[in-house]
Order: sequence, then C-alpha cells, then structure tokens
Amino acid sequence: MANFEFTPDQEAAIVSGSNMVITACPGSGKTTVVVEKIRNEVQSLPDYKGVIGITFTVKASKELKQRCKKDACDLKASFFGTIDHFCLSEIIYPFGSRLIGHFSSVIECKLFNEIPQALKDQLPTISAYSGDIKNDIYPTFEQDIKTLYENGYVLLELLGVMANHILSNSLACQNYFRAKYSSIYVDEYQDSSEPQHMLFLKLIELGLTGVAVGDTQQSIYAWRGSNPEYITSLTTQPDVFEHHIVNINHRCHPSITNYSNRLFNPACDLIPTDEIRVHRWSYQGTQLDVSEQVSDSILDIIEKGITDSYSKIGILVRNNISLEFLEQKLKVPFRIFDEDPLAVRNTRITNLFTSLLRYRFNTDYRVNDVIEMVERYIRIQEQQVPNLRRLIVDVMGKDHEELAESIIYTSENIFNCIVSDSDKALIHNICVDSKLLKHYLPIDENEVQVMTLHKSKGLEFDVVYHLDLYDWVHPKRLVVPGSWDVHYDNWEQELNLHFVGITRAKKHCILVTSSNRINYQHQVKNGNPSQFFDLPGLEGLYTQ
Ligand SMILES: Nc1ncnc2c1ncn2[C@@H]1O[C@H](COP(=O)(O)OP(=O)(O)OP(=O)(O)O)[C@@H](O)[C@H]1O
Repeated sequence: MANFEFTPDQEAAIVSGSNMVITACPGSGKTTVVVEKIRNEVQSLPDYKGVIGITFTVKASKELKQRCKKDACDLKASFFGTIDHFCLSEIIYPFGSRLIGHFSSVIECKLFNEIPQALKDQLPTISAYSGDIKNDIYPTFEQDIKTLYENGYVLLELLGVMANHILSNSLACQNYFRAKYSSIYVDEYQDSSEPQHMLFLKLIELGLTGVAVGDTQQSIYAWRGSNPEYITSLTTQPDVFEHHIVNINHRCHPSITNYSNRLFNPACDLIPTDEIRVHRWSYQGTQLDVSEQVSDSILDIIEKGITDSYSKIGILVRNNISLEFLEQKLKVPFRIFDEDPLAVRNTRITNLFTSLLRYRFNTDYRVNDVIEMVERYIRIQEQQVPNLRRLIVDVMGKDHEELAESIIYTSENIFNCIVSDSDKALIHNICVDSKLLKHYLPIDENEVQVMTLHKSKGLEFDVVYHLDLYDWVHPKRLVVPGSWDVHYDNWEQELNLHFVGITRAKKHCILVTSSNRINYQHQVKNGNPSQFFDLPGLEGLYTQ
C-alpha cells in the first residue's frame, strides 16, 4: 500500500503478531505501521470479528479509519474511536445496567459541572472529592455512581473507572470482547490515564492482542491525569510486550530534527545537513505587533513558493488569549481551531448535533456518515433506515434561522428523547454565530491553521510559526507568595509541548518572541525570551 519502503524497524513491528509497545519519535511513521498491521490483521478475521482502534481525538480516529479503509479494505466489525467513546458505547451502554442500576434508554454522559445542582446535592462523596481519579476509587464512589445512573447520567470523568468495573465483573461483557475482537491498538499511549491503562491490560488478559503506541517526549496532558509512566511500564515487561522502537523522523527537515532532539540531550548526535531551517525571530512590540509581522512573513513565504497553500502553514500558540490577538491582527486568511463547544459536552445528543452540522455544511460528509455515528449509540433495524434518512435529509434544506430547530427535531426523533434546555440553548447559539459555526465547515485550502500547541498534536505543516516563547508563558511559571525563586508549573510537560510544536514542521520552523507581551490582565509587560532559548547544545542549530 505504501509508496515507500518500510524501514527494518517498521517491518519488524508490522510482521509480528505479539503484544507489543511501539515507541516512536515524531514523524517516524507510527500511524503508518498501525495502519499496515490493522489492514493485515482484518483480512484473516471472519466478518463478525474486528479490531479495536483507540485514538486520542475524534479527528485522529477518522483519519486512522480512512487510512485503514483505503482500496476498499473491509474492516469487518472493527471499532474506531476515542477511549471515552469506547467505554460508553462498547461497555457502559450495553452492559452497565446489569451492574450499576436499572436500564434507562436515556442515559447521558456529562461532565460533573453540567449535572443539575439538585442532583449534585445527592452526591456527597463525588462532590467532596478533589484527588486523582484512579481505578480503586470505584467502591468509594459506588453509591453516587448508582444515584447518577438512576437519574440518567454517567460522568465523563468516571468513564474509565466504570468501564473497568463492568469489564471485571460482567461475564457477558467479557464473552462479548472475546467473541468480537482479536486485538486492541491504542495510539498516543503516553497520554493514557491509570483507568485507561488498566482497561488495556484487562483486555489483554481476556486474550486480545495489545498494541500500544506512543512517545514519552510527546506527553502533554499530565494536568488531566495522563501519565507517561504507563507506557514506560509496558516496556519493562519483555515477557508480555515486545518493544519495537521506530525512530527515523521522515517528516522534519534534518535541522529541525537536530534542534528538537537537542532539547532533551545537549550532546546527542546530529544528522548531517548543510542548511539550517530553524529560525529565531524577535520582534519589537507585543503579540498584536507579532500578528502583523507574521502576516507579512506568510505573504513572503507564499510568494517565494516555500509552500503552495495557506493551509500548509501552522501558527501555534501556548495560550488561548494569543488566539484572540491573532484573530484581531492577522492579515492573511486563517482558521482558528479552538475549543469546539459541542465536543466539550461529548454526549450522544451533542455528537449528533455535530454530525448534523457537518452534514449540513460539508459536501464530503454524507447521510451515511450521520447514520454511522448514530449506530454508535443505538442499534438500527434495516426497516428503520428510510425514515432515518428522511429525518437527516430534512436538515439539509434549512437556512440559519431554522437550522437549530430542525437539528433538535431530528435528534429527538432519532434518539426518541427530549433534548435538554442547555443543549437547545447551545445549538441555537452556534447556529447564529459564524465563528462557532466554522468548527463544522470543511477546511479551506486557503486558510492558515491557527491553534494551541496542545491541539497541534498529530498534525504536520510545511511551515510552523511557534509563538509565545516568553519567560512566564512558555515554560509556564507560577507565582509563589513570599518567594523570589523561579518556579515552573511543570518543566518537563512544557518542554514536551515545545518539542511537539517544533516537530510539526516539515520544511521550516520559526520560533517567535517579542520585546513586550500582554498578559491575562491585559497589562503590557517586558517580553523576556523563553528559558528554552538558553538550553545547552542548541548553538549553531538555528538562524537569527
Ligand atoms: N519508511 C518510510 N519512508 C518514507 N516515509 C515514510 C516512511 N514511513 C512513514 N513515512 C511518512 O512519514 C510521514 C509521517 O508518518 P506518520 O503520520 O505515520 O507519522 P507519526 O509517527 O504517526 O507522526 P506523529 O507522531 O509525529 O504524529 C508520513 O507522510 C508517512 O507517509
């Protein structure tokens, strides 16, 4: 399938059918290896079986599925999705009621903050808890989890814990996994939380083959419970997991790879190259001036033919506030990828809203894509399909004023439920806000892609502008009352984030700072350069 030769390391990981952990540097083709393995594996499976492919984002799961399906490859009964989606649709919805409480067809997944206050008042243990959420918390939370379930809710924060409990205790659930799936593939394993890690190990105990893929240097979600120790722990069990290392970066120009590797090891060997494509630029002024200067630089880059389309240029920032500055001052066409308000809620209703909006605005997104999404949550009989299609197609003709009501009507009919007032308000809000609606429109070839460093994970651009390289901002520093020492929020995670940003660049990476910066209180401060510029081993690896 690939139009290049696999490296020997890639080949070894592809041909082995054992449990394995693949540790891979950026751009080393880990997704390429996973795709090849899945395509090979499904060929020998009967129609009723498949593999489980877990990715970190919905976008990544679509891409993985698309790449696996290429040339009409039949993926049979395979599952592709995020870990939350997996826990809900494969474990909690089908098997939860037997263990947690009576079956309700209107179970909804919500964040704790979104639960009605009257119900929160009935959850003394969860309400008072502020520690890490690990698997052994289930017995402590059990009564509250049952109360929530009886009221039609599961908590997004507890999906992993609940899924583990159900899988450990439900024989029917265990038999289902043994019968339906041959393997589980987990991408970005360095960002797994403890409950996710335990779930992976349990599925292997049941007889599935486990493939974990990741890179500890790209661990950037520790602040929400992820821990790179879990992937490291797999590499220390050679009797259970083969350890495959793929470490040739096929994406970045060698000078970019050299710079990024030296961030972690000032003495590491350099790849020979006679050109330097990492540039440090320091502008006069604040982030607002930077936005203007970057616009000029982008126009120059396009004119020189360094890249042929705006969408192959990425502007990456550390904080959301920087997105606002860019929005005000960028002079080139751009698209900001900020928090999608429906994805944040991540319930079956909001996911259906998203699907219907995509269908309405994106000609590549078809009725069948919506039906496929609905099937994650309910089983659809063949005779129901024509009516389902009619309901979905109805959304197509609607203009902006009617669209929200049409989406609510269609969703209520599809899931046979009442949409909550807060979800109704949200969809109405989105349908009249052109900025929010942009989340659901197709990517325009003619727009520079603007996002936080966190959101850039897994993406690549010809040219990257990495902004926000200021002291205090990146690496983030903390104010400790009474202390004049420098305190970082989390030096390692910040460095990993810097590494992720740089390694998104294929051809050129531009590291940007400026003489002043505007902080969260909108005060103008001196813009001292980031401490990352002072790391040893980087001399001669960048231009100025
Ligand atoms: N053996 C190879 N030779 C040449 N190019 C390759 C090889 N393997 C993969 N590639 C190419 O390298 C690029 C990066 O591959 P891929 O997207 O699979 O990387 P990745 O490891 O998942 O990246 P990241 O972790 O940084 O998101 C792709 O364009 C892919 O086609």
